[in-house]
Amino acid sequence: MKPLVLVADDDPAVLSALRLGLQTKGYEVLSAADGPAALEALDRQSPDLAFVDIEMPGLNGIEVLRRMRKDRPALPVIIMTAHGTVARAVEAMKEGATDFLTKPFDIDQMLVVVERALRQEDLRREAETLRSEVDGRYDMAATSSPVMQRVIDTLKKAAQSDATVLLLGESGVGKDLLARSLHAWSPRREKLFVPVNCVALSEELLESELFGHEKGAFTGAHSQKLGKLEVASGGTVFLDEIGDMKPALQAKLLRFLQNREFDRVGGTRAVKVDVRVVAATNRDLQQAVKAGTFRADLFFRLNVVSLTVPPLRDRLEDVPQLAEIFLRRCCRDMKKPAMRLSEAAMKKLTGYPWPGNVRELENTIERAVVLKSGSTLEPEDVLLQAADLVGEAGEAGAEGLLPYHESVDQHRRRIIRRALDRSGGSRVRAAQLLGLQPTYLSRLLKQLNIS
Ligand SMILES: Nc1ncnc2c1ncn2[C@@H]1O[C@H](COP(=O)(O)OP(=O)(O)OP(=O)(O)O)[C@@H](O)[C@H]1O
Repeated sequence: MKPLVLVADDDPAVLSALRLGLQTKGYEVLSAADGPAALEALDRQSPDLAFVDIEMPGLNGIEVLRRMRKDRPALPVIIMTAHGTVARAVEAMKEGATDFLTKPFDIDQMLVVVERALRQEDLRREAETLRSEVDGRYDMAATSSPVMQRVIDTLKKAAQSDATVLLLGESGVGKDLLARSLHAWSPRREKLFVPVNCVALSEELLESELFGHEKGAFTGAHSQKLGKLEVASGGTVFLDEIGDMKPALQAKLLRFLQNREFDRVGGTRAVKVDVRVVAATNRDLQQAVKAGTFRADLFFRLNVVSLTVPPLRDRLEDVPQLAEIFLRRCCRDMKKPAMRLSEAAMKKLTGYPWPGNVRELENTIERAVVLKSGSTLEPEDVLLQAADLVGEAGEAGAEGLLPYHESVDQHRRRIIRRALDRSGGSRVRAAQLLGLQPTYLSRLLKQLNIS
């Protein structure tokens, strides 16, 4: 659609010159011979940009600008001023004009100003959309499950203190999202939330990622680098997959939790920071303590407020609203018209045990939306891994054949599981065996619902 430009000037010659110039560039033009007519046109036609002369009888340009700002705060308004009236132009800018143009101006100059103002407005809108999308992405869905509600209520209370929080639960239940929500509910919300994945990096890299390093601390440390704990100062640091942290780092983290201070790698001076710690794991930490792979003293430090997030199979009543949220989000992200789930499809979703939890539900909906061209998702559109596909054997039903992408995913799962078995469960070693970056392997594990 062509942008609609409103031009308001009591000089008919200026009006017609502007109209002509704008029309040659494909803009639609709306003219007004004075201030009241401009405001009326604003109400009636909703233009994308306004050009307003500062000197008009009746209602002057500044007054028109003020009203436009009040009624349509996002409308770009360009003020036209007479030569030698800089003070008035400044006044207009103070009142919120997007730009000004001094008469006489040539048409090319005018078009540059128009294009710049419209581009600015596009960028502003884009930023706003992105912000609302990002905000929405980290919104917790309301829950219908009393157990989950108790987790949320406790977390909201804990958010008001600085207590360390430990989130336990299977992969994909929403621990990351709960940690972000905790930060958003806390008085630290204006400061940063900084996630650190304790399994994605090698031990050395994780140490410098968390605690930072001094220049020259190791080969390649060309300059000082602040660790995530310092970056998060005043805010919250989220230690995801803490159960996989190696013993030497566990000791360093314990010292931090006890004294709120640490040394950067290669540093000689203790750094003190005020940071709230939230940690999460899908491992059984008590078991890990017994097995000697996780320090008991660290476990007790982390375990101040510990919450177990229930798996989705224990709160199937949450499936409908989560499915609806993911469906809306996926259609929007993929720029597809809105879709709905048929009653039978919803029944299929609520009757499935969701071994991969909320993440699996999200992936299932996403896959269905990608493949669907109609507007209603039916049971056959929602493929459930454990129900529709036969797991490890890689065979499906009577035909013995899986859809192509499912088949590939099955193979990827099998290869990764084999590497994990061979490396005794160490993801870093498994990544080495497979010739993958550990971060990429972590991503694959999530994507393929391997826990
Ligand atoms: N209550 C919820 N409302 C909306 N989205 C949710 C909810 N719970 C989980 N999700 C979504 O499900 C996906 C998985 O959640 P999340 O990453 O928080 O799980 P996790 O427990 O941290 O998993 P992992 O242990 O594998 O890191 C995310 O995309 C998250 O946004």
